[in-house]
Amino acid sequence: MTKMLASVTGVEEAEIALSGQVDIIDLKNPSAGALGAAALETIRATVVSVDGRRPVSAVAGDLPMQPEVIRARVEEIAATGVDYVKIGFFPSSENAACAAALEPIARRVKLVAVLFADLGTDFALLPVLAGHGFHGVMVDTARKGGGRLLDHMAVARVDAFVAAAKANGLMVGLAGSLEAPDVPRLLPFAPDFLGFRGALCAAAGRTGAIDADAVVKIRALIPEEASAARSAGVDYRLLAARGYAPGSIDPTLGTDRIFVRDFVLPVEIGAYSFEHGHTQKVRFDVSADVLRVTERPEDMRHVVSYDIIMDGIRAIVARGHVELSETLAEQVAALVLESPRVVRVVVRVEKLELGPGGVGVEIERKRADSKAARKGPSASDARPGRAGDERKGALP
Ligand SMILES: O=C[C@H](O)COP(=O)(O)O
Repeated sequence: MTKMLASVTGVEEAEIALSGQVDIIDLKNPSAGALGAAALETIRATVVSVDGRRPVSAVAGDLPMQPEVIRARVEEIAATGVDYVKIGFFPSSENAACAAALEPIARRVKLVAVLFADLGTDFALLPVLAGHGFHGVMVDTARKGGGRLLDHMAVARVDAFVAAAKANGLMVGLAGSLEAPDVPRLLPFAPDFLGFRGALCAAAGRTGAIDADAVVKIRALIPEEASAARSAGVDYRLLAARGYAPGSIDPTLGTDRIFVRDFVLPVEIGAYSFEHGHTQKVRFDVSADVLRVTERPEDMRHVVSYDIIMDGIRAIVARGHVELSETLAEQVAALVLESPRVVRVVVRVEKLELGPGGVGVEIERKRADSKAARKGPSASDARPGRAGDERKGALP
């Protein structure tokens, strides 16, 4: 299950976050920078006021990477009674020493290291953190206003980061000026939580006050059904991608067609030996017929995002060499059909460097039973490979 973390300034904003069903209350002073710490008395008062209704975390502040300075500060924050302390790990040769200095505290309180996408994320730190008893790790952005997480970290790297953190037994979170359209893009990677501040504030931005409506809107984008899916042992990624399918869809609404056109990427592809060991340009054109859920689409809950198609293609391509255009086209079609609202997809894969013009393949795949999609997701629909099996019976 992916949880929602909201950074708040104190008791008042914590109550707004609680009313909006936020999962983790995170104390921070946004006016003091990306990791500005709230005052100790504010943290204490919020812990008392939240009173166990949700876990509470607090950031340690924008600290120099000096083991003794960080240890002393984290000790103070841990003493406030928070469940988690978030500690910024800015690039430094002292990172391992700082993690080691915190090991005694990690036995008493859950420590979460914060890495920064815009400063460079060092995957080698993950086993070090795990070895010193850290509970989790997250990636955020240090320069607020300087771009969103995905501006600094390619989706394939986000995927790898989440996987590496989990492989080290660490809880993993993603944050960094996330906006509503980022949510469906990041959920398929199955992070343990997504963190927000700016997107929860009204027009004033992240240093303004949290807005109750904005909290509710973001909360609605993070499906709570995923908890049941994970405990049932099904493929979480599929259900997460399906989070935008409501329980029932009015069949009279019909379908819309979303598309990605002229999406060109360098791809390691080809069956000839001269095509191995390097990339060539490949153009992807994808269109998908998507069941409509409302006559008045207003927010991300009502759409299947074309970002998911582009992110998925990037992730597939990042896996390495593919022999055939047909294989690539099938993989992309399968990915798009993971969304239960997609009833038909057309994928064209075109190699651009082999001839005077493009060469490639276009395939059309349909969901075998579009009525199943209209009923919404179920655990049995989400078994890995199931979508592909269904499609085999549906080839035109
Ligand atoms: O821990 C999460 C951060 O507070 C996210 O803040 P932001 O959404 O303004 O980047």
